[in-house]
Amino acid sequence: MSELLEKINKPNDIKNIDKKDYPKLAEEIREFLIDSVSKTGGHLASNLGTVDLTIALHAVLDFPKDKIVWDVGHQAYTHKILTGRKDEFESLRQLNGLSGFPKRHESLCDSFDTGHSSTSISAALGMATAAKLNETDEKIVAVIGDGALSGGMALEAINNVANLKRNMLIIINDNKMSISKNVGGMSNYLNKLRASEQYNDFKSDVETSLSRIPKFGSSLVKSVKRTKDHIKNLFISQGLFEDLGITSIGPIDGHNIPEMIDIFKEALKINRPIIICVRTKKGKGYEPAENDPSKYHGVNPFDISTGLETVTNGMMSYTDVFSKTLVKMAKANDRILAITAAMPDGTGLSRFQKELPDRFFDVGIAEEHAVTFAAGLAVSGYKPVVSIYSSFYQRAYDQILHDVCIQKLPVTLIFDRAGLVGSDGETHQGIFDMSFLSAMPNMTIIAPSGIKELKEAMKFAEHFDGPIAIRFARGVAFPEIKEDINLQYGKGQILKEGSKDGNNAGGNVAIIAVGSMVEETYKAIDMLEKENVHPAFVNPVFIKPMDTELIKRVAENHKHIIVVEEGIKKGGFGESVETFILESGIDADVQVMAIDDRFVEQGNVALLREEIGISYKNIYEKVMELTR
Ligand SMILES: Cc1ncc(C[n+]2csc(CCOP(=O)(O)OP(=O)(O)O)c2C)c(N)n1
Ligand SMILES: CC(=O)[C@@H](O)[C@H](O)COP(=O)(O)O
Ligand SMILES: [Mg+2]
Repeated sequence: MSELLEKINKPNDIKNIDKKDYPKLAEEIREFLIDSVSKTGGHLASNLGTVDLTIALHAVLDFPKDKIVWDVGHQAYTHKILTGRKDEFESLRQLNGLSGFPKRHESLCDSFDTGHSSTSISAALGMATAAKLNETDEKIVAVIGDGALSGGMALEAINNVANLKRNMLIIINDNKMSISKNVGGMSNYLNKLRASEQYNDFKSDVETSLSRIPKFGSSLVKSVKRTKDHIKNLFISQGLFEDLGITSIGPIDGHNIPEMIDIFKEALKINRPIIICVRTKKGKGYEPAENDPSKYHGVNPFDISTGLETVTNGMMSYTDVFSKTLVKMAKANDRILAITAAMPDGTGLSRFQKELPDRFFDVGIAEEHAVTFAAGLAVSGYKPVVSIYSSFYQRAYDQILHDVCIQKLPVTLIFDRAGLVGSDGETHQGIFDMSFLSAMPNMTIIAPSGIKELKEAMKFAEHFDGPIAIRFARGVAFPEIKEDINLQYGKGQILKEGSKDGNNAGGNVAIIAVGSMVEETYKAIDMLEKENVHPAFVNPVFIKPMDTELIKRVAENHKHIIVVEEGIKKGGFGESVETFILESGIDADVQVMAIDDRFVEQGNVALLREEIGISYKNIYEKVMELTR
């Protein structure tokens, strides 16, 4: 069945396959991807869309000498297959398994690690500039999607790339989709490029403009003519890219392998950067994904025949709680606006978009802009709520600090996917937010530990006159065990009392657990109570300001304070508690269970917690150790 794919076991093996068989190879790869991702989960639709493009690139490049920088990197599965990694797909996105993104440590053929959007042109330009300085001749290609092109960094790089006096290909993979439908002016511009009626207007310009390119321009014209009978779908845009000084070609058919090979070969000979716009269909080759590419952008394991996910828990996620609560609040308060950076589904804001479309804003993959846009709305009397994944907010550090915090603006920042996210790995773990936000004056941070607390936190934020961040985890929301939630500014709560007298085993220990770690700690406490060990248990609720009164009282009454947080230790809540207790001269020792100075790899969250040392079992063991 997969006779051609069997011949691909190491980089460049594709060159041993007859070019006329490439479409058949593409079919086999699609079949492999559908089968494999249906078992492991992964980014299916983007990968199905780029199979032909990747084959064409591998046909003209030599690995590992030549370099492709895959933007976001969620579409690089075919590249992995063609560089000898197909047998590792069983472990895709699992602990110690094949990464879902390019990783330099995984293969010499992965030239640059990606995961966050819009970095490819900058990185490729760096490589091309180095090659120019080194006088080496490796070929350098950036592949960037139309969604990723909405990111500011990509536009900054395009502004800079015209200075390059060397070849570099920038392939824009235009499938009209980000995760959801692509939005914005750049997307409209690409749509304009698609419009075939422009061809006639530009046909003569194409030839003139290509011919002007020294040495190779005329052969590019010939090649294009040869491969396409006529020049129908090809033109040099007289618009943005050309005006910025970059030769651009397209759109060409991103599923026509021979045509792409011919055009890439010629384009690689040109002594300057060149943009090639390639049209593809997201989800190509699997009907459910073609019909609903957003649903199959990132999927859990699914049944191939029905397209339905094989494991569903049907439980409410924190994201659901947030999105439902926000819609309810916004219906009663017309000052509330919702902002997403290209993640209406992931952040749950598609519900808001549906119900209150005029007050919903998808700004594209533009986290920096999203925050300052919200700041502008806030100075104008609105109550903007920006929801972005924790790791993507890293992009907007200075916008939060410079545009929101200094002016004390009432912007609500929702940090979705805070903590470990699992299979996306290092680039996506939301483990830095507490550290970087805590360092910002005027910032308030709430880490709700369950459903009601999240709702309360949102109501609190609605009437709070300053910057406020609410962080919650990916996945199922915890229905709190303690009923009486009365959220007050800067106040935490005692979930279980302990005692210092030692009559009660474990009474010399207090656990302070942050956000999602409250649920984890309850599991540890269940185990401890079975052994008649009863530590005190505190939920700080507010990361900033810290409830110093509560922490002082707890520290004065317990010899050992354990702080558990699913975040980086440096600059985290535990360190703040430690410093406060030390500076207060209280005689209690503080042990912080958090993430050491490292990045956290991909894997199942429960396994990762255990590996890091913040699982319920680790908490149980720590208390037992201190109780003995
Ligand atoms: C900074 C950042 N923000 C958001 C995301 C989430 N994200 C991953 S892929 C994607 C859409 C990318 O669209 P496009 O580049 O067109 O690629 P396609 O999925 O269409 O192949 C988004 C928003 C991200 N990875 N990085
Ligand atoms: C590639 C990327 O950045 C997104 O597709 C991300 O994987 C989405 O993560 P969630 O599954 O948590 O929405
Ligand atoms: Mg796209």
